[in-house]
Amino acid sequence: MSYLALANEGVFPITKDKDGQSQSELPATGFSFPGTIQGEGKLAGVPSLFIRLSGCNLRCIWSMPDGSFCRCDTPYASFAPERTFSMAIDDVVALVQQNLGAMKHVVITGGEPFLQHKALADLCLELKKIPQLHLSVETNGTLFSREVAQHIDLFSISPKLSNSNPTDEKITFYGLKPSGPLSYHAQRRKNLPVLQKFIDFSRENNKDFQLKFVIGNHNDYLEINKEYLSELKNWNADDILLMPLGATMEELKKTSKMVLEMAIQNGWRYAPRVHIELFGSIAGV
Ligand SMILES: Nc1nc2[nH]cc(C(=O)O)c2c(=O)[nH]1
Ligand code: SF4
Ligand SMILES: [Mg+2]
Repeated sequence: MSYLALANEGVFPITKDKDGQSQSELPATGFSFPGTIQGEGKLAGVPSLFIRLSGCNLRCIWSMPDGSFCRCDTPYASFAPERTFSMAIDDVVALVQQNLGAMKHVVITGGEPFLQHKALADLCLELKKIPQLHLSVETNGTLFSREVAQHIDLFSISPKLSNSNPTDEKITFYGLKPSGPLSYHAQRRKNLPVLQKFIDFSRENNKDFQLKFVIGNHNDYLEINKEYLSELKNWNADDILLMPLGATMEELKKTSKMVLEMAIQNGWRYAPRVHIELFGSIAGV
């Protein structure tokens, strides 16, 4: 049996264990029932369960328009693995089944889920046996696996722009050591052949995808056009989403208006972060 490395919240938000017994604590949503809404992208607002996998091959640290820095919003699944645990695929599937209720959407996120492509393919195969289940994966778009992709309905791809590079100044600010993924981030973050594979696979197999760019800089639209869209084929304008940079409402307030203007002026979609508006910046919602 294969195992997956999960991060922190694992399968969330849930109220039952894998045997269907009620858990003693309420989920982070504060609700007495399982589930939340997809907070990001084309399916924002859709009732969903999430599975958070551990580990990432990137290390994003962005600059905000005011010059402050903003780190990955799930450091416990990337920078500083926290409360990582391994779980058998059957147990992950059982947790989903016990908590799915009337929901039809499961979102696999991370970290970078494709790092565990072998076990992930097994998980997706089992999950798709649940009748009418819709499966999304949140990915940074640097790794592709056909074995995983065949089971996915929506690829939520978030390519990272140069503003995410963990420069020396940012590394020093956070007191980090410039080794491992921190030193590879700049070379790894942009992988056009992988992005084109996701797009082509979606088109050939009747799946959906979105390119969800995190925006913290007035000039980001230039980079999106020049470095990405002019190099990629077979995308439509409504597959291109701009999401404001920020992990808290306070940070989102600093970027939202600029991102809204950029979206309208380029004919791309504006993608709010609904779960942060509704629940605040806490894990497990
Ligand atoms: N509600 C909710 N929506 C989300 N969409 C993407 C998420 C993520 O962390 O990848 C996320 C999340 O953590 N919660
Ligand atoms: S790609 Fe996503 S999970 Fe990985 S460091 Fe960047 S924001 Fe965090
Ligand atoms: Mg996230």
